[in-house]
Amino acid sequence: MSEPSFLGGRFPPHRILAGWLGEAGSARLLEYALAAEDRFIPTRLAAVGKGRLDSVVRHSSVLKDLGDFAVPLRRRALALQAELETDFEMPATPRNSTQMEVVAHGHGAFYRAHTDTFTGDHYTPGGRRRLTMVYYFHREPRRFTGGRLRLFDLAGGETIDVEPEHDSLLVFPSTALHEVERVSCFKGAFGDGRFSLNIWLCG
Ligand SMILES: O=C(O)CCC(=O)C(=O)O
Ligand SMILES: [Fe+2]
Repeated sequence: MSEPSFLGGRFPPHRILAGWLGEAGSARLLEYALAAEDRFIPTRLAAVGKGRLDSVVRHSSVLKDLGDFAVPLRRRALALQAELETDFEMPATPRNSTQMEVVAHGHGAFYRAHTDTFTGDHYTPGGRRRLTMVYYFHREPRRFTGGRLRLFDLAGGETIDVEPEHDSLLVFPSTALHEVERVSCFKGAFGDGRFSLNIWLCG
């Protein structure tokens, strides 16, 4: 595992694991996501304006069905739990429920500053989120710009910007404030977007 990248306690603890699934694994997951294009649904959370559904918090699309990937991915994520809890100085918890989803950020997509412990999200049935894992994958060469994950410092002023590098896993406590910078993928096809797999370890 890489050295801690958080600075003197100013930022929430976080880790970046490059090459988490490897070339073949990342290609298979991308292929699965692209083939499921029709099953992605909007992640819109808020209605504004004259009855028009518009996103003010989150704009992207999501696939909750991980198919045959669900079991092995869950196992891989849980295998990291104990080490991460130690590194992040979080209390150890028994292995518990996980939540997983694949998210596509196409042109104009974003997710404003939030924490993942927000329970108003209708995608969060019970289970307190403790660790957030985001695995990034996309076509190479990358066909979008933007889409960095911005992690705020504990005072909410400064940020660390994490590039969504293909085949990398970012982990941080679910209580950390973060946002996804707006993605530009002008005239890009669905498959040219920024794909991510969210895994939440709950307890
Ligand atoms: O895609 C990312 O980098 C993070 C997504 C996120 O914050 C979320 O889905 O809660
Ligand atoms: Fe989040």
